Amino acid sequence: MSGRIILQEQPHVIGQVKTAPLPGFEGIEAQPYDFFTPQPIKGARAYYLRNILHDWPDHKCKEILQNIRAGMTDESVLLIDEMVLSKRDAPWQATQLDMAMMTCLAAKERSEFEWRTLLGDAGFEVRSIRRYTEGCQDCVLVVAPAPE
Ligand SMILES: C[S@@+](CC[C@H](N)C(=O)[O-])C[C@H]1O[C@@H](n2cnc3c(N)ncnc32)[C@H](O)[C@@H]1O
Repeated sequence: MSGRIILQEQPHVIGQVKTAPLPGFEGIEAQPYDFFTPQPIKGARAYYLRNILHDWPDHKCKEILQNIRAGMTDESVLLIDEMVLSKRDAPWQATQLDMAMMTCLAAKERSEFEWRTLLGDAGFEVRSIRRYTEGCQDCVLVVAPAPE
């Protein structure tokens, strides 16, 4: 791929990466970043979050999402790689993770309705939802800033 790929993590986590480039991931830059602060990378083609938002309640997710949104341009997309829970008969692996998120972090796994509500409240529109496993309901939500 052309362009830059930047891995952002909390300073004390990314600080454990002692070598550059990242071993096994040549070409990926490591950058300390707290996602509750403004996103320093402006106008990226894609921002990617995997299993980040399920650790947080809606009001904290909104802060994270709005910090990313402020850095996006019309060309940018946000890819959210998380579970999208079925309305009925979700697999036990998914529902037990939902319970764990609730009891440990006051957070949750989200249904399509809950994702659309959260993302709408944070100023995004959902362009597509691509499911890539059945068992654990893993999906990539492709989202973009909603028109003002
Ligand atoms: C559930 S893990 C997901 C890690 C990885 N994306 C994955 O899919 O395996 C959540 C990650 O969020 C990071 N994190 C927590 N708070 C953060 C913050 N305020 N800013 C940046 N990263 C944070 C944690 O260090 C942790 O690596």
